[in-house]
Amino acid sequence: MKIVEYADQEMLAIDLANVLAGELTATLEHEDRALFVVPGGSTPGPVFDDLCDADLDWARVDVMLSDERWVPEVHVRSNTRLIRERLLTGRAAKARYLPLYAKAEAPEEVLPELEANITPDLPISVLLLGMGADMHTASMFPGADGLEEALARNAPVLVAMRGGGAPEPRVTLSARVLNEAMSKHLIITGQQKRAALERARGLPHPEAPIAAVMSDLIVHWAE
Ligand SMILES: O=C1O[C@H](COP(=O)(O)O)[C@@H](O)[C@H](O)[C@H]1O
Repeated sequence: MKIVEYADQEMLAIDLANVLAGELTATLEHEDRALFVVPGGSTPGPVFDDLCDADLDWARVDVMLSDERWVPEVHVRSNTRLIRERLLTGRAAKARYLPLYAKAEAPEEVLPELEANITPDLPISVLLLGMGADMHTASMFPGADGLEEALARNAPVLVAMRGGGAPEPRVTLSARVLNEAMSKHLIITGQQKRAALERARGLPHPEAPIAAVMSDLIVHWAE
C-alpha cells in the first residue's frame, strides 16, 4: 500500500481525476473497452466533477459501482443517483453504465442476472474505492452477514450484504474481483479515516475489510 498526501481536498480531486483519466486513456490504447469501477458515498463527488469532462474516449468506457445500496435510483441514498448526477455527465455521458440494482424486493432475486451482465467485462481496468471510518470498503462491512462469502478466495463476483451497520441491504463486488483489478486506488479524507486505515493494517480481514484489498493499493488522502 502506498499513501499519497495532498495539500487539500481540492488538489486531491484535481490530481486524482487526472490520474484516473490517464489510466483509462492508457487502457484504451491497447484494449477495445475499459471497465471503470467507482465508489458511492459522500467522498468521491468532487473527483467525479473534475473527471466527467476529461478528454478521453468515454464511448469505450464501461462504468460500474463497487457496491450499491438496495434502494431505487431516485432515492437520496442511491449510489447510482450520485454517479448519474456527478460522473455520467458532460463528456462522460457517453460512457455505458452497468447497474448493480434492478427493481426487486431483495437483491438475491436478481443477483444472477446482474452478475451475468458484468462478468463478460471483467477484469476491472481501473478501480477507485472508498472507505468508511468503520474500515468497510465497497459494501463489505465488519459484522455483515455476507462478509465471509465476499472475502473468500473463491468468492462469486457479487455478494448480497445485510447488517454490519448498513441501513439497507447492499450488493457488493467481492474482494477477489476487486483484487483482480489492473489498478487499485482508494480515496479517503480526514484524520479519522486515516487513523482507521493505519489501524486496519494489523487487523484480520473480517474486522477490517479494507485490509483485504490493501495489496498494491494507492491511497489518496487529504485532511
Ligand atoms: O456506503 C458506502 O460507504 C463507502 C464510504 O462512503 P463515504 O460516505 O464515507 O465516502 C463507499 O465507498 C461505498 O461505495 C458506499 O456504498
